[in-house]
Amino acid sequence: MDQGKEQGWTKPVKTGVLVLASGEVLEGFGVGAEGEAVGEVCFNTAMTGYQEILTDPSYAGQIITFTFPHIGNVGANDEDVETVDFSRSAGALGAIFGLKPTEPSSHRAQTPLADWLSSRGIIGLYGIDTRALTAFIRDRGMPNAVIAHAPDGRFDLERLRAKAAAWHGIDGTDLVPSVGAKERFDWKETSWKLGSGYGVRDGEPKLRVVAIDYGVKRNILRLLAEAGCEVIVAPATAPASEILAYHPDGVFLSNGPGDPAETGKYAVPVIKALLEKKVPTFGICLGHQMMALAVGAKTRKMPQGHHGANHPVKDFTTGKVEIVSMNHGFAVDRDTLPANATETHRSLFDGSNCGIALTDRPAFSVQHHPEASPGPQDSHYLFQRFVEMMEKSKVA
Ligand SMILES: NC(=O)CC[C@H](N)C(=O)O
Repeated sequence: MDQGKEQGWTKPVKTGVLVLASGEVLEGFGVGAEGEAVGEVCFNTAMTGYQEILTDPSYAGQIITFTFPHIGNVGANDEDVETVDFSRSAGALGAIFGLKPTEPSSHRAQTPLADWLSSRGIIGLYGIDTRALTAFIRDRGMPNAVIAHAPDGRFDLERLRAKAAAWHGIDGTDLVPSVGAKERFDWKETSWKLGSGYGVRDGEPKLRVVAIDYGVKRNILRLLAEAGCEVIVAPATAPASEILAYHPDGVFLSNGPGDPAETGKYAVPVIKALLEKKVPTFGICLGHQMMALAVGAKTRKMPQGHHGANHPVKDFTTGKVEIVSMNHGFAVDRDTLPANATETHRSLFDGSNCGIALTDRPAFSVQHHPEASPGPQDSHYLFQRFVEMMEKSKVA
């Protein structure tokens, strides 16, 4: 007997599900785009900046569960997007929330989160016990799963489970071609200021940087422009000869999605050639992993990864601890670093490697996200460190 019917009310239709490859089904309510998507589920501990998180191209192939329960409070706007090409849907495939996203309350809001999710093709799910899901990921690692949203609440759970189980996964997959630039372009936008919004770099640039785009976030390019650099963005497949033909004062290796070892198959020869020429080089996240692979170190998949805006990292060069933004599921294996690479940064959460510098080349890289967006700005100094390195090499 349906108790609800007896008492004159009907149970709400569960319009969304997360079906794990191992068979567990989490039922909730769909929000945003309808349909289904298969990906890897990770958790993010940031309390703010959900729009920047969901549009970070490094999240391609992933479904994000937010540990913070109130997501959606500030709505969505056209500015807080990290994907370079607004028309590209690159970023997370799905989003999982504890509570139903509320109506927006912010002077910057242009649209409710639900509508924005639909416009980006992101499938949302709320009414999920995100604490339990996070504990599951903590204990068992990031699972492959299908997230599905259907207004009639009809799901073929067996088919969805089989789809999740058949998915190849992120380990062993190069996802850069799905998000990186196809052609070279120039970047001039600078940081956001209250009242005037984003600026534009003007005047004569001090230095020329070629940014290799594995799925770059806008705020990285903005901070390079803000530091007075002319920024040329090159596709991940651009040969070293093309990059050198721009006569860069420095090369930047961007963040990006997928398994670094796979991207490294074509990125490493290019980076090796640039390092050979002693071009000052700075890498962030996937760019850090590329730098490490280029000097002969190895990367490995992490069980739960680091995703959040509240991670403590120590900079050994200054002895200072910085609170940083993180988003990675692979890490550089410190034990495989060659003699000419020193560890400069380390995670104080789990002791994993967070940065290296080469002793015989002007090159360094970090695993975390100094550009923040979202997150604290403690690590902005790294952009200055890159500028100083380029200036020093220019004079030498
Ligand atoms: N944000 C990034 O660049 C992520 C790098 C890589 N895809 C990882 O998950 O470790």
